[in-house]
Amino acid sequence: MNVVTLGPAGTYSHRAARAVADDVAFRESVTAIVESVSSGEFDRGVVPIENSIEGSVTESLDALADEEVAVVEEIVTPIRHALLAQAEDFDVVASHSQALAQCRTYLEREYPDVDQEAVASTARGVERARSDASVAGIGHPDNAEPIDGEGTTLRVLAEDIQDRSSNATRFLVIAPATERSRAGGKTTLIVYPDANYPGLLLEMLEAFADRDVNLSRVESRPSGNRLGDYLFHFDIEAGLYEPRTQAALETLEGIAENGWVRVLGSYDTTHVV
Ligand SMILES: O=C(O)C(=O)C[C@]1(C(=O)O)C=C[C@@H](O)C=C1
Repeated sequence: MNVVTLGPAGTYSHRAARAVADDVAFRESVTAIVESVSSGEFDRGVVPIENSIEGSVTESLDALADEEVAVVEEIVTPIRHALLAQAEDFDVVASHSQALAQCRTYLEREYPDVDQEAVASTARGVERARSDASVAGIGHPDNAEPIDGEGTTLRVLAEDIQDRSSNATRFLVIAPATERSRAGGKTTLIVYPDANYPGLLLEMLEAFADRDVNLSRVESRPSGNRLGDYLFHFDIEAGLYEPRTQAALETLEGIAENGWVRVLGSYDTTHVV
C-alpha cells in the first residue's frame, strides 16, 4: 500500500500515517495529497481535518469537496508541542499555522517580541531551526534529533506549550473514490444545497434528528460561487449500511435537488499516541 501525507518526515501527519504503513511519501500541502489520491498516484492519503483547540483544517475540508475521494478510516492522535531551537535566543518562531495558533497564549506570554512565520508543516519549521540559529520551530519533541542522524541536534527549550493540555487532532485516511465503504460506525458527507431559504439548515439537521442519528461535526464552508452561498460538511455517528442513514440521505438528496450530495463513506476510528 503506498501512502502519502504532509511532509517532510516528522510531522504529526507522518506520525498518524505510520498507523497505515511503515513507508510513507510526502507532499507539502493537503491539497496536493488529496489530488494525488484522487488521481490514483497513491492508494492512501492521511490529512489533518480537525483540532481540539483550533477547529477545522479548512484546506482539508475544501480539498475533500473539490476532489472525488473516499474516507476509509479516522485517526485521532494527541498533539504535544515542544519549542525546539539551537539556543535560547532566537528572532523567529516557524511552524505550521495550526501549531502557531495552538500555542498562541504561550508565545504571546513568553516571546511577545519574536516574529512568527507560518510554514508548510511543523517539521518544515524544525528544519528551518536546524539550519538557522535565529529560528525556533514548534513540533513534536522527537524532532530534536535529526531523522537521518545528520545535522544539528536541537535543544528542547520547552515542552507541552499548547494552550490546553488536552490537544488532539483528527486525521482522515482517504482512498480512491471506488474504495468507498458502507461499513463502519461513522460516515462523512458533504451537501451543497445550492439553495437559500428560511429553515434550510433546520431541514438538513432534521433529516438526521428524525432518524435518531447523532452528528459529531457540522461545518459550513463557502461554496466559492457567490457570497453567502455554502456547502455543509457532516460527520455522523452511523454507518451507510444502516437503514436510518439511507433514509436521512434520501431526505438530504431531496433538499439538495438543485445541488449535490457527496458521500465519502463509512469508517472506524483508530487512536495513535
Ligand atoms: O504540520 C504538521 O505536523 C501537521 O501534520 C499538520 C497539522 C495540522 O494541519 O493541524 C497536524 C497536527 C497539528 O494539529 C498541527 C499541524
